[in-house]
Amino acid sequence: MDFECDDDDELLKVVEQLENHTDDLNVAVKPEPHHLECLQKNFGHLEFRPMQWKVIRSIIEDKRDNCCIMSTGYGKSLCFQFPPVFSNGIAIIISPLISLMQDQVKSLNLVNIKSCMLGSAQTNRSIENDVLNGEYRIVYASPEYISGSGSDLIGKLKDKITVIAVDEAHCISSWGSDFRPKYLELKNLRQNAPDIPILAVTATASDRVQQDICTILKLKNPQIICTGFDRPNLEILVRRKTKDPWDDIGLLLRSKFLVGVSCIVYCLTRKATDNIYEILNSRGIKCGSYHAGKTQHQRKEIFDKFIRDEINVIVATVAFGMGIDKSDVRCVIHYGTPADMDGYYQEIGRAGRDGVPSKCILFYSDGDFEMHRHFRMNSRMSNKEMKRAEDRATVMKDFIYTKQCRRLKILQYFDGPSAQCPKLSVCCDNCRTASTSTTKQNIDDINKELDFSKDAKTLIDAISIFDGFSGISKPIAVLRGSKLKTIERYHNHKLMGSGKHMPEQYWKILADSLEQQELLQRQQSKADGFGFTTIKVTYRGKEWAASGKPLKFVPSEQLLHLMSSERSSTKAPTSSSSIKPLYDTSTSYGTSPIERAPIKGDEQLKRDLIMVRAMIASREGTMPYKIASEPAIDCLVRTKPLNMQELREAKVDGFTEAHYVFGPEFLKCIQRSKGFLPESSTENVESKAMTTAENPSNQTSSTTTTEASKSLAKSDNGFEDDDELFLSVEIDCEKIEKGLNVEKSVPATTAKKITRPIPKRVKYENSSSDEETSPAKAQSNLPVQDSSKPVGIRKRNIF
Ligand SMILES: Nc1ncnc2c1ncn2[C@@H]1O[C@H](COP(=O)(O)OP(=O)(O)OP(=O)(O)O)[C@@H](O)[C@H]1O
Repeated sequence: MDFECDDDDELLKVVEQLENHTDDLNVAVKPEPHHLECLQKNFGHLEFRPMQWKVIRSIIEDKRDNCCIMSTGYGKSLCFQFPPVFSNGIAIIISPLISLMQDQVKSLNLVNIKSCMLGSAQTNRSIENDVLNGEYRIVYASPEYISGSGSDLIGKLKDKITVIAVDEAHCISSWGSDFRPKYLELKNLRQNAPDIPILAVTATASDRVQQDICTILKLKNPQIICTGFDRPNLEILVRRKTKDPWDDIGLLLRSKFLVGVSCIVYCLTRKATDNIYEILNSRGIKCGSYHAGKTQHQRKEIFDKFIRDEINVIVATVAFGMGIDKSDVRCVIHYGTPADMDGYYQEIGRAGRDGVPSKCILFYSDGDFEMHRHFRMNSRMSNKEMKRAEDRATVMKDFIYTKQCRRLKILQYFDGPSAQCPKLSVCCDNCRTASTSTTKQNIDDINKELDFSKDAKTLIDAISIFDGFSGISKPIAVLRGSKLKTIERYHNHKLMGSGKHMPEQYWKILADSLEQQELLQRQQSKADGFGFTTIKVTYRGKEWAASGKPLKFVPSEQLLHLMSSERSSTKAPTSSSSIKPLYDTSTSYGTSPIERAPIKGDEQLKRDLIMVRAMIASREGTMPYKIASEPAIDCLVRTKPLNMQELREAKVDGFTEAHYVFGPEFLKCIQRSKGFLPESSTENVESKAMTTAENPSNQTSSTTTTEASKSLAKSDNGFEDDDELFLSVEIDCEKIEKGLNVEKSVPATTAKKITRPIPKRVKYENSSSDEETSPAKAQSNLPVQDSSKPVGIRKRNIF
């Protein structure tokens, strides 16, 4: 094709057209059967997600660079794991987190994709030699290794490498929230690999970060992919805290949605984390507490218990962050408002990564914003950074107090004002309320200018009394007519009690708005070594107050919220207010997962399969959802395969060739539920015993965990300690934290053992199951193995 161009603009247009043309081709060209066969055999998926295929095709066919922003849980890993498996090549994957790399390597080896990890403290040269000899399909490496002792690896392997992937690529940009200086050294990657496709992947990157990624990694004509930021399976709910955390979180965790499933509770500080942990634990909710104040060993232990489903709830600060590779977290609770939307989005992103509907519930109080403000004021931010942090806090405030769709707010934050609400049937608390309710008035108020002249003048006059020598509390105390001793001398002032009609919080937020309009100004001062904030009326403020001009502006959503609550003379919503409860406590199964009554039919089968999964996972030293995800378990419950052929026909999502080795154990459980095998309450103990006998290093699950924790704690793979990765961003503001109510001495509930009747003989007809099985089918579906032999006795070699 020939193109003639008069000028640069023309040329750019042509290039753009060509690129679009290539992009269209990528979408239009569907995967061929041999691609899908490889996908199913090695990764257990029936099809590619659209953007996955677009990226994969451009790597394996066009050898093109890619910069991908894929929302959490979209399936980034497949984009860099599929190409080397399909092409019989090697992928080098650079990742910032050792624990995450360890998990990935373990899971890949489990499905017979040979993988390893290389770090800067690598002492074992034999792994490097094996890599050079092409023994590994996927090689994970730390940025330190790739830019240091391993910098010649890529050059030596050159022809064999299918793709170099930079995971969590946003860490390369100082504009990102997780900047890692070591990532900057990846700027030399291109030089060592001029012709190998580079794939940069991340879940969050603003335009600026995206630009940094492409520039620093020197990507050549990269295909930019963005899947959008929406997570349609997440329901977003916001609630005001009550006085008692148990009423908020405890009851929620005992609701029917959340009993027995994985939940993360995020708190703002370490002290709050420990308090909430105490409250939940003392009332029988098995949980762990995780924050940067714990030793690395303690953190690893809790982390392992959580990912192995030995505890369902983890109470944590933001230190429990990047690299949580657990796809079946069903609920993320925030007990306190996060500092900004980026953090909030990342944290809720840990829910429902397997696509199953999950909940994100944020409990806030007005004090949260004060706490963040105090933290900012006492930090060492430059003026520019401070302004940015304040802007981010305003976004978060608006998100909390909005009456609009919360999903839309999140999308607008990331995608800009033109973002559209996807109008999902399950969306957020505001959409729930709007579909039934009475808040139309408030929604109509949004974006309307309101007249604040009177209240603004009153507030400015009250602040003027103190002449810049006090914070905001004293002027507000005057307006509210407080009898505080500290304002005793103003008790007879004409302004005393003149602002009684509005709550304290209203005046504070009004002060924020006036500050934004530069009518007021806050300043940081220090006396006797203590920092404090004072507020004064600016020159502009004085001018306006003297002018008698009106002051109209569009109120922030928080201000609007306070005004409308006052207008309707109702309190701000609490969980005991007229708003429908978030969860149905009446149908809770009791006080803890183990106290639940046995459930008949499918739900019982699901529970049994989950138990089998846990045993296999413990034996294999991996996470239960890597053996079978929740959708996979649901598929088994739905299809109830009775033999290997039916199991294959069920096309269970995520079941690779290697997973079928576990098939008999799942089949046996299904056969038993249908009455083809006797039920045995002792099977768990037996199979655990067998597992231990088979492999003495696999003790009980808790021992396995402890061993795993120990080995991780001493960085057994020769890696540097990854402590700083966990410690980086936690807010340490215990001093300013208000104490939480800790309930003490509540007896822990005792576990009740669930027993089920044990039939005497194997039964092939008249199944007690609710699903009918014809005698013919029963004959053809004889048990796959001798039921007298305990599960787990076979010798297997999956590697
Ligand atoms: N093509 C597919 N079909 C079905 N499931 C898929 C497909 N690709 C990936 N998945 C599943 O989606 C889930 C998330 O995948 P993955 O861990 O790669 O996501 P991610 O984008 O890396 O998420 P995060 O940002 O949290 O790391 C996994 O359970 C994975 O098995």
